[in-house]
Amino acid sequence: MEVSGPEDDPFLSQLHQVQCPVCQQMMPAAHINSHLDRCLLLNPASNAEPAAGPHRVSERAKGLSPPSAKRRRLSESSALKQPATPTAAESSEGEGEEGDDGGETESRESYDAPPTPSGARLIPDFPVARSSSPGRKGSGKRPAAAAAAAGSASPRSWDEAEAQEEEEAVGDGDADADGEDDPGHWDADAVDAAAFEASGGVRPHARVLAAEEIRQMLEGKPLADKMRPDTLQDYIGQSRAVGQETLLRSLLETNEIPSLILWGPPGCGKTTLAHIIANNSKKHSIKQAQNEKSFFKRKTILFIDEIHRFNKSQQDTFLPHVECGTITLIGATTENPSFQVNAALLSRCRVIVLEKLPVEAMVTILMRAINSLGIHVLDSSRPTDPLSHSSNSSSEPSVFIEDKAVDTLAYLSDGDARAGLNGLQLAVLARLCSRKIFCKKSGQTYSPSRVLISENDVKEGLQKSHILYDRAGEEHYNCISALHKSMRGSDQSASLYWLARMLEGGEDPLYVARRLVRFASEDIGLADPSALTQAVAAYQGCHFIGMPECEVLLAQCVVYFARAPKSIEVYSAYNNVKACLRNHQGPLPPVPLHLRNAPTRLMKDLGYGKGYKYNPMYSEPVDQEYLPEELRGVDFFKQRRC
Ligand SMILES: Nc1ncnc2c1ncn2[C@@H]1O[C@H](COP(=O)(O)OP(=O)(O)OP(=O)(O)O)[C@@H](O)[C@H]1O
Repeated sequence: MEVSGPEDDPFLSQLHQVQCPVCQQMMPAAHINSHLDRCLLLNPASNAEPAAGPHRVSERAKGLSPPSAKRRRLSESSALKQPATPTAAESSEGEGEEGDDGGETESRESYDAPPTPSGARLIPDFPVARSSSPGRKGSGKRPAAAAAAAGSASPRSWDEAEAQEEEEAVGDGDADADGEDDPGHWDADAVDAAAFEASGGVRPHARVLAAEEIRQMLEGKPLADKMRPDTLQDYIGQSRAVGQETLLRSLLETNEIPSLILWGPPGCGKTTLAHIIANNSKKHSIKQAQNEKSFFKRKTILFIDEIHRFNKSQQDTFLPHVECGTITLIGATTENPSFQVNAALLSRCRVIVLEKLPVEAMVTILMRAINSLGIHVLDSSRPTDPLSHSSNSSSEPSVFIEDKAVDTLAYLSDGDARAGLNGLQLAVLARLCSRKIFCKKSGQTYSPSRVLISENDVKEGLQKSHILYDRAGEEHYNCISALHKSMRGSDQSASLYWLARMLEGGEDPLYVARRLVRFASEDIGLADPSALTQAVAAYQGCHFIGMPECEVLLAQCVVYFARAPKSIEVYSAYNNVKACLRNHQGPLPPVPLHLRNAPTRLMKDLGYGKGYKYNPMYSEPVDQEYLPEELRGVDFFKQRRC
């Protein structure tokens, strides 16, 4: 965490003279960073090597706390991207102006990002769309429509259409009867360019990119990382947390960033928001943070992703530094912070709840990526041949994606932008890598002149189980709770839904079965005592046969329970007894002597078992006390007595 070197000591820094690598001027070490910022602004041509001296940012950053893998990823992506704002561009250079208002943004420094030339295009191979409205334009279909259509047969793939065209070209000559009805088929000659433009068959794109270019862009880093926005303008959705009228937004605008815990499901943008905050703040490991604070009046933002993975004593180490304001902590977690974050730390942080991204936001995020990649979106309601209007002059094929594939991706991603973008990346890459077509008639393989990403491709690109259900996280508890409550409410459809959602998401069937055993006594109880037998049988059945066969056993039991009469009589009475015991003051009352067993003579002599009335010996009900003296007359089934 600590950084050693003359710059840590202000007196040594004053004595220690260094030379500016840009203008060669000598100066005290303490002034070099702020000098560099000014100097670099005045000498942009020299920007390429601003940090060659002993005080380069990356060297200083070596002393910082080791960034997690995610933090490294974050820095890499930010380093790759074009600076979104002048601030970001300036901050990539060095320490910035002296005082509060200037300076290296913390993200650049603590994420160990390599210095980049101001104004340089930082993603030469990845044209990120910077439009303020990256959403899909001109789409005639809402995602709901696409979802409804999701089950419908997808149009014949372009590859098939092309294979057929090829077959026709090799001499068959028969007209393709299917071609007229098949939305996947285009006859290039039959389409007039102007009519096509008007029809909007293919949504316009600034630059048509060829398959090979797109494939190269998609290789390497995950698409989600490449697409991570740098500014709040590009941060889609989450208006409740960071919308115009929110407190957090005002604090961010006034650069008053409190310590934060960002809580939300995977892929909803926690890391991204932290990255944007760090990027846009004028804030700058603990010793270094103290120096920054005392000498330069700059604060340090410490971003801890997955803060719930730190144990309580590890979290404790942040406390004093957050307390005295040396660091502004931003923690991100998918788990409920009330359980996973140290109470003391939590009380010093503001909790920001981020939500699953809605489908519309997902579509916008996906479209931003699709536009950046230069992929055309194909309006499936207008089956015209986009190829004839493509401005792609390369010999490589153009790449298209069905609009309903985008909608489906947005739906199935279940609010997780990372899953959506990675699904898109996989689908495109898989299609591009298998784009050679075999022509049955000619017996040859050839490359098609267009590649279409279909709805089926994106479905394959998604790993459904991961998306629908997070077995290890809070979703696990949320879903079992929803199942329990649906059965209690006798809603058999809802009960089945929650059961299926868990099982399809990969939940352990025995976990569900154990809950059913509990439900049988807790909620049905003596209203239908055979419920317990059913539950235990379902548990054993699951144990014997496992998934997927055991799902129907659980379904049967769940429906039985939803329909069964309910009684919490025993459950409540037992709770009353427990409360009585817990609330009892002083020593517990002794077991009445007449109820005690007397296996020895001594015990008999002491009065054990004396006066006990053995019930089978009586034909009438026996008048006998079974509770301790002081609880005489208590009915735990009627009310809690203690
Ligand atoms: N609100 C958003 N606007 C635009 N892009 C987003 C948004 N949220 C997420 N993304 C995209 O999804 C990717 C993953 O998001 P991020 O890493 O911020 O998720 P997270 O909530 O931190 O997830 P996890 O809990 O799994 O770490 C980002 O790189 C970005 O491309």
